[in-house]
Amino acid sequence: MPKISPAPADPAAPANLSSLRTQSFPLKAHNHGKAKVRVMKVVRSAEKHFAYEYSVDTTLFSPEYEKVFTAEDNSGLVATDTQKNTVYVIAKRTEANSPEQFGIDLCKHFISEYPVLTAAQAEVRMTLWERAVVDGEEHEHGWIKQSPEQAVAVVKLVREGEVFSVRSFVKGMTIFKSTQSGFADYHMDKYTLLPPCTERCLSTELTAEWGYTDIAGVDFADARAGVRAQLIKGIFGPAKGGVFSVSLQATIYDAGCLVLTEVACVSEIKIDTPNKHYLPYRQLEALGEVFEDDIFVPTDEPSGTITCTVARE
Ligand SMILES: O=c1[nH]c(=O)c2[nH]c(=O)[nH]c2[nH]1
Repeated sequence: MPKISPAPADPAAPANLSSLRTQSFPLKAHNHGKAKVRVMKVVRSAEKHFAYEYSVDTTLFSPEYEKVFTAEDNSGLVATDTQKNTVYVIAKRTEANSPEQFGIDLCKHFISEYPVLTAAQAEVRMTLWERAVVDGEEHEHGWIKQSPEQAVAVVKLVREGEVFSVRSFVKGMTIFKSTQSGFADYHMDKYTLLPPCTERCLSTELTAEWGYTDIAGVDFADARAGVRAQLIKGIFGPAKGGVFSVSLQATIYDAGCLVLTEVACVSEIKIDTPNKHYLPYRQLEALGEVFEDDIFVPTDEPSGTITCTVARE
């Protein structure tokens, strides 16, 4: 058996480490944080309650923390458990009534509390609880989950220059349109099987991501409500009659333009709509029934991937 001799120890490595490595390489990137910190905040006002539920990922950045990875030195490290506790404390101390504002307040806290940090990030995902309606009246403390849609914000605060970045998201908005959609005039060749149609169902699980021209003075909940309303209008059209979609592409571009027209603080919006096909169940005919654009097979996979970004400039 040939004898394998160990590689020589790295002369630059600090002494007395318990590490197994015999050679050190550059640490190119690092950060640490806590994922999926779940918190529910209930605001009990005299007439009615408000419920805000979040799942939060925190991430802290500091070049000084290189030593934690490379030199087994934990001094000055803000533990991820501390970050978790902070989520609850900031939920208690602030209004936390939108994912954006909660994220901003969390990042501000981390940066002002810990001079060692160069930047802090919070991804805040809000569960949408809808106030229950009983006998036509909004309930004061009863809620129903609008699953699976979430309101999401990713906020980053960089200490140098106090630069904030706020990105807002709608995730999992699940949409179904039972008419006013078709798809025709596309390229046909020997690989094409899809028949053109002027009547089909349109369905998607929409993700939208947008930024702001300037976050100063923005009411984030208000802006989100505006974006959501315009997306819904762009896709469905007026309640009576709707609007015809010649493709998901044309429809989401339209919706993006409506958002930029109606919500002044939004700088640009990316809309991502996997096309979830509802396939006409034509085998009905073989079973002695008539297909009248009424019986479909819902499918998730494969889905079309239709995405666009619309910006002011
Ligand atoms: O709205 C659509 N856009 C497409 O690009 C496409 N491709 C496809 O097969 N069906 C559809 N529908």
